[in-house]
Amino acid sequence: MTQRRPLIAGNWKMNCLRADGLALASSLAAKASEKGALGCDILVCPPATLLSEAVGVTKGSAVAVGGQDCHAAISGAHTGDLAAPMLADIGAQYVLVGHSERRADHGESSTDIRKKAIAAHDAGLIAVVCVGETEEERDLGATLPVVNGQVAVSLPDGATAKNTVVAYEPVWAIGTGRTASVEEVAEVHAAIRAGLMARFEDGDQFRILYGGSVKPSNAKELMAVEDVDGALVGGASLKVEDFWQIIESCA
Ligand SMILES: O=C[C@H](O)COP(=O)(O)O
Repeated sequence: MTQRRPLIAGNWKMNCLRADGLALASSLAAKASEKGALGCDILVCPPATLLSEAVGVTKGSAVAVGGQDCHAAISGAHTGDLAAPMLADIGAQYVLVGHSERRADHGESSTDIRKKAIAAHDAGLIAVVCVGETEEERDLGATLPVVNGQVAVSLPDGATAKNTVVAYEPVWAIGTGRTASVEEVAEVHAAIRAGLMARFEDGDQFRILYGGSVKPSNAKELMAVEDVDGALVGGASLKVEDFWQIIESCA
C-alpha cells in the first residue's frame, strides 16, 4: 500500500486583518510545536498582505505558508499580481493555483492554471492545483469528464508528487455547508488517481486533497476515504480549534 503523508491546508481567502491573521498563524505554530510529531503536513494560505509576517511567526514550526495564487510570468507589468519567485523569496513553500473562485472571478482557464503551475515549479514552490465541477455539471452527469479534463490540462508534464498536490473541490460544496458524500468523493478521487497513474511515473504518490465544507464533524470520515490524502479547508481554517481538530483527524 502506498504511503502518502496527508496535507491539511487552510485557505484563508480574503479574510483576516493583520492582528487576527498573525494570531491565528502564531497559535497554530505554537500548537504544532507543543504537540510534537504530527500525522500530517500543515499549510496555511493567508492573504498576500500577511504572507511575509506569517512566514515569520511560523518559522521553525511544522506550519508551512503558501500563497493563494501566482502569476505565470516571473516579473513584469501585471498590476496587482504576485510572481511565484516573490512568494519563494519571502519563504512561502506552496501556492494554490486554479481555485474555483479564481476560475470564476478572474476567468482563469485550465491552460492558464498550467502556466501558473509551471511558474510555481520553476520558483521551487509546490503547486496545489485545484479542480472541481459545478453543480450544473454534476447534475448533467459530467463530473468525471470535467474533473479529469481539468487535471489533464492544468497539470504540466513536469509535475511530480513532490512539486504538485491536486485538490478536488466540488464548487457546489464550497462554503455552502454541503459536503460531497464519501461515495462521491471516493469516485472522483479514484478517477483522479487513475489519471495521474496513467500519466506520471509517480502518479500513485501525488497527494489528492478534498475541499468543500470540511469541518471537525466530517473530517474524520472524509480523511478515511481511499485516495483522500488531506483537505483544503476554507471557513473552518479561520478558527484555531476547528482547524486543529481537522488536523487531528489525520492522526
Ligand atoms: O479552498 C478552500 C475551499 O474553497 C473550501 O472552502 P470551505 O471549506 O469554506 O467550503
